Amino acid sequence: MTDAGALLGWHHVYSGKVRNLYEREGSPTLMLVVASDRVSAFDHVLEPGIPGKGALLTQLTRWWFDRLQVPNHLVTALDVELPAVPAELADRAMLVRRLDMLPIECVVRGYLTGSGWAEYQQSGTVCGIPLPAGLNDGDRLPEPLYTPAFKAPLGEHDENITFERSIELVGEEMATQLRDASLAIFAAASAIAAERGVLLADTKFEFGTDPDTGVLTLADEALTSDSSRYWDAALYAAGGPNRMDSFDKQIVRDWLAANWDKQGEPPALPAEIVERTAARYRELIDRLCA
Ligand SMILES: CCOC(=O)Cn1cc(-c2ncnc(N)c2C#N)cn1
Repeated sequence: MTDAGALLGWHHVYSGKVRNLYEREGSPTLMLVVASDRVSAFDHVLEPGIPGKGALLTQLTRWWFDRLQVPNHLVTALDVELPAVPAELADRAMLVRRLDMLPIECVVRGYLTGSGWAEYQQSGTVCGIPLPAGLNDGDRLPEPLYTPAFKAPLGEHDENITFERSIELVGEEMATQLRDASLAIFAAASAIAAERGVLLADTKFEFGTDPDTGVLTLADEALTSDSSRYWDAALYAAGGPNRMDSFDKQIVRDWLAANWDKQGEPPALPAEIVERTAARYRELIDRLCA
């Protein structure tokens, strides 16, 4: 059975770059998120996959769900009698409760980097929010910024929106709940990561509401190295060009930058790059979850 292939007892409903979503036949409240070993960079899914990545990121999101004091969509044996999940998928699959998903990507930025740095260089703002002058790439922000985006259809880029626009989309009470929950989770996760010598630079949350209770519930993946930037705190404090090397894809990004002109399809990753990237994914798990 391939990731996006038929899965006995499950109906495939969604394929992202690296994960697939299924709904349980005959059980409308149960869904299955299956993480693949695929890795994406520069908006391309790369070949080959990174061995163990799907299982490592599933382990990481489970670890965070267990630690964060917020309702999440993970289903455990305490909730329902768990239906069979094929053995070959078990370590990279999550049984989740179906939620009424909200169309907002809840991005929180603790540091100035990536697209935020690019905008800041042009306009001194991030997602339209003015920042102090004189900041440099990688600088810690005066306070974490909530910069929501409107979830785009598959394959398109999410659209950065203002908090006021998010109010128009989901109402003031829900928009406020999303912002406050995102900032609170970011603060809690940043403290937990920092205790382990890891900086959480930025992340993206998705939420839904429980169809029965209306309770705001953390969905999708949480604080994985696909949805977040993680840096080594000691390397960052030492400064220098590698202080913002991410814990996972930097090796891939650097190799692609040196071996691909961004035209057409990216080249296949050499075995050495695949092995080093797999080791970096493992290293983050060992640092955080040990
Ligand atoms: C492959 C993972 O899915 C997505 O990336 C986007 N997505 C999530 C849902 C969803 N829908 C209802 N309930 C849920 N618990 C979820 C979740 N997670 C739909 N699309």
